[in-house]
Amino acid sequence: MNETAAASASAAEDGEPDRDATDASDATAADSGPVVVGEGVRKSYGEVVALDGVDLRVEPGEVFGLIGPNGAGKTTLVRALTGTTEAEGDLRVFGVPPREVDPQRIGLLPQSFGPPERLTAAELVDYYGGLYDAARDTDAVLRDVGMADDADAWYETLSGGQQRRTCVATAVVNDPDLLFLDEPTTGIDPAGRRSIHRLIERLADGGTTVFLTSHAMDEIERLADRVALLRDGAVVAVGAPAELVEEHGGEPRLAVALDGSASAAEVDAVREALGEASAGEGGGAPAVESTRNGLRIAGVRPEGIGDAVDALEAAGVAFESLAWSEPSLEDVYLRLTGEEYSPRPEAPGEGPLDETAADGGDR
Ligand SMILES: Nc1ncnc2c1ncn2[C@@H]1O[C@H](COP(=O)(O)OP(=O)(O)OP(=O)(O)O)[C@@H](O)[C@H]1O
Repeated sequence: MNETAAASASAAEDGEPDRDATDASDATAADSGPVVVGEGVRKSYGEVVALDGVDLRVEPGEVFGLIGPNGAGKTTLVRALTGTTEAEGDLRVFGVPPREVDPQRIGLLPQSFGPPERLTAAELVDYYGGLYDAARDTDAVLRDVGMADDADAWYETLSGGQQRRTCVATAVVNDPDLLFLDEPTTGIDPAGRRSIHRLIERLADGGTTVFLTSHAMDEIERLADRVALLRDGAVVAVGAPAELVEEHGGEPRLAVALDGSASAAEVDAVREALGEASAGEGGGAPAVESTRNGLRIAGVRPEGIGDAVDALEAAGVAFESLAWSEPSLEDVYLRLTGEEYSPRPEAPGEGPLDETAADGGDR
């Protein structure tokens, strides 16, 4: 049995009464509080500590993003929250332990999914719909995920992205109040991703709470109301994407494309020129560091691009193009996971570009 069915079955095994998802009596007093609460959640697999005291809270109607490096514990947390694995600590979903939640209220797209037998996309959605007391119309669900044209194709003959979209359909067929999506768009092409994003937005607009894990920072930034960053089994930052970017994203930067990496002499010359320009204005010099394709000047605001260009010209650096960008959630992720962009080349045999770069290039 896969996890979607397991989530459904777990409550039934515990003797939970059947309830209709559309029944207004489902809206218990507990529903007025947070949908998900985790306090001190721990889980180990033998010696491996997957969750090391996770605290989190998801409010009704939120799209809550969970990000973190491979092995950080995201899938384990989703499994703990859906009752498909046991974990220590206090875990509540709709006010009760995960295994006591009415399965009708939960949708789960697990990270890995195997259909129970040889079925078409429509049959698969029908199959999962049949596990619930109330299910949405299969054709409508397949339309929602952009799979209407392939409804009668065997699941095994679909492309990886089409299979993933079909899996998303099985996770929403019961019209859940809380939907867990563990990397829903992995392997899906841009059009397919967009249809999944639109579906998530529509579900959220309709009041569904969505718990979304993804390695695609643009996806989380676009969809999530709040995001938690998990590292080594613990939440190290949580907040709205814009708040996290403001707090941890660093400064806007100007990428200067050259014919290869900037030399240490070029970096020094640009720093000097920028230092002279900013000294006149009483400000600190922006940080300059060499990159694989040229150099990067951090701390350049839009109104400072002209000064940066003047400094490049004064330093005799002939650039091919300039690209200015604001910090993003990806910068937050890279900083807080310790995987921040390194100006040192990673190709074997190449030496460091610049001794000052390791500390961010600041002087
Ligand atoms: N069934 C298991 N048995 C043993 N160790 C496990 C098991 N499941 C997960 N782990 C370990 O627990 C840790 C957390 O794994 P988990 O799959 O939750 O991480 P993740 O953040 O979802 O990673 P990814 O981004 O790669 O999917 C890892 O060290 C992993 O090897």
